[in-house]
This record gives sequence, C-alpha cells and structure tokens, in this order.
Amino acid sequence: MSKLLESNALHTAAPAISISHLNHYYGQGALKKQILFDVNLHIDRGEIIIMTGPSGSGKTTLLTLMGSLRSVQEGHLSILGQALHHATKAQMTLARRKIGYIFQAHNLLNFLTAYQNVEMALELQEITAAEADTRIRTVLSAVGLADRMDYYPSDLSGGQKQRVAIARALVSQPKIILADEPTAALDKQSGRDVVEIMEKLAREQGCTILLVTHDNRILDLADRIIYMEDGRLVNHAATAIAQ
Ligand SMILES: Nc1ncnc2c1ncn2[C@@H]1O[C@H](COP(=O)(O)OP(=O)(O)OP(=O)(O)O)[C@@H](O)[C@H]1O
Repeated sequence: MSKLLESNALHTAAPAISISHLNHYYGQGALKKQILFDVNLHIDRGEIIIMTGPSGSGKTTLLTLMGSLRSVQEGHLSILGQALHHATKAQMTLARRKIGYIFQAHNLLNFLTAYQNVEMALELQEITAAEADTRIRTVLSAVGLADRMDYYPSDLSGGQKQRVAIARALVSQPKIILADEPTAALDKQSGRDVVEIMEKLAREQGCTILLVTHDNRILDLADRIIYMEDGRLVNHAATAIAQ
C-alpha cells in the first residue's frame, strides 16, 4: 500500500471522537477554576450518544470543546483523526466544517425563510446551485417541512423551527452532529419527533451524534448514554435511565 493510501486508511479508521485525559479551566490567576477533570471518551463512527447529568456539571463545556468552538487547554482531543490540542485557528475552522451543530436556541435568522436558513449552511460547500437546491428540498422534506419551505421562523411552531435547525445541521452531510438540549423548548411528542428525525437521517448518512439532554423521555433513542457529574464522566447509565 502506498504511503498516501495508508494514511487515508488510517484516517478513515479513526474514531469519530477520541478524548483522553482532558482537563478544562475557566478564569485566570486566583479565579482559575477547574471545570473538567481527566475526561476520557471514545465515540465510534455512526454511534448515537446521549450525554446527561446535573446542571453545571460541564456538559456544554465538553460539547463546545468537541465542536472546536473552544481551544483545548490540556489533554488530547481529536475529531475524525484530527487532533485539536494546539490546533491553529485555520485548523479549528476546518474541523468545524465537518460538524453540524444544533442548539436549544435554534439560532435561525428571522429575516430568512426556512429554505434560506438551510441554504446558508451550504455557502462554503463546493457544489453547484442545482445540487444545493436538491439537497435543501430533500432535507426539508425529510424533516416534514416540504410545505413550509418559504415560511419565516416567526410563522413556524417551536418544533418546526427546531426541525429547520436539524435540516440546516444535516444538509452539509457532516460526519458529526453535536446537539445541546435540542428538545428543551418542545413538548413531549415534538421532542421525540425531532430526535427520531435526527436519528433516522444520521443513520442514513452514517453520521455520529452526540446529544446533551436533561430529557429522560428520549434516552432510549441512544446507542449509549454517558453521564457527567462535577466535571467527570462517570459510568452511570443505569442510574441515568432510572431517574
Ligand atoms: N465562560 C465561562 N466562564 C466561567 N465559567 C463558566 C463559563 N461557562 C460555564 N462556566 C461554568 O462552568 C461550569 C460548567 O458549565 P456547563 O455550561 O459546561 O455545564 P452544563 O452541564 O452544560 O450545565 P447546564 O446543564 O445547566 O447547561 C458551571 O459551573 C458554569 O457556571
């Protein structure tokens, strides 16, 4: 095998997310406070993981580190084989392009329609306008919004807005989706619906999902549940489900 093929094969085989001995701190000097303590986590490609745990335990901090939205301070973290410790700004930007983000406040732009909000996520992709149009229509139909593409966010329900956010995260066919409390503002049925849609589309695209939630009603949708407590990942799945 040529060196290039070998390195490509290694890259393909790399786990979606690999974290070892990760620590994180906020503040400086006397105010410096450790938030994450020796976090170790390996997530395979295609896995659907739910992370749960008490408020303030460090879940969002860990998610933003994985999402290359914050610099790694101590320890090892790699995304699809790309190490993020000591990564340059350009390398962090490159990592972010492989990730779809879905947040509780769906961050849709109110002056753009559902279609245009999804379209924005394709701006940096090197694809033709026709292909972009097909992808946007396909993904909006997949989330059940075929007849709402030209609606503005203000004319959509909370669940529909969250489905636009899912479509926007998936349209660029990212290898990893990071979702922070995607069901928080939704009623039980809409919450399950949006996660089921995410799960189905991600399975079709072979994409890895890491979803942070307090919502015990969706825990059964995960392949694996991880539990964060006081900045540490603890093997606590049974307790989390029983709560
Ligand atoms: N930018 C920041 N500067 C200083 N401290 C922060 C910052 N962001 C978060 N923290 C603190 O870090 C700790 C972990 O916060 P984080 O948001 O990661 O927890 P969480 O588990 O996601 O909480 P929640 O479930 O309430 O969203 C908390 O004590 C929080 O107050």
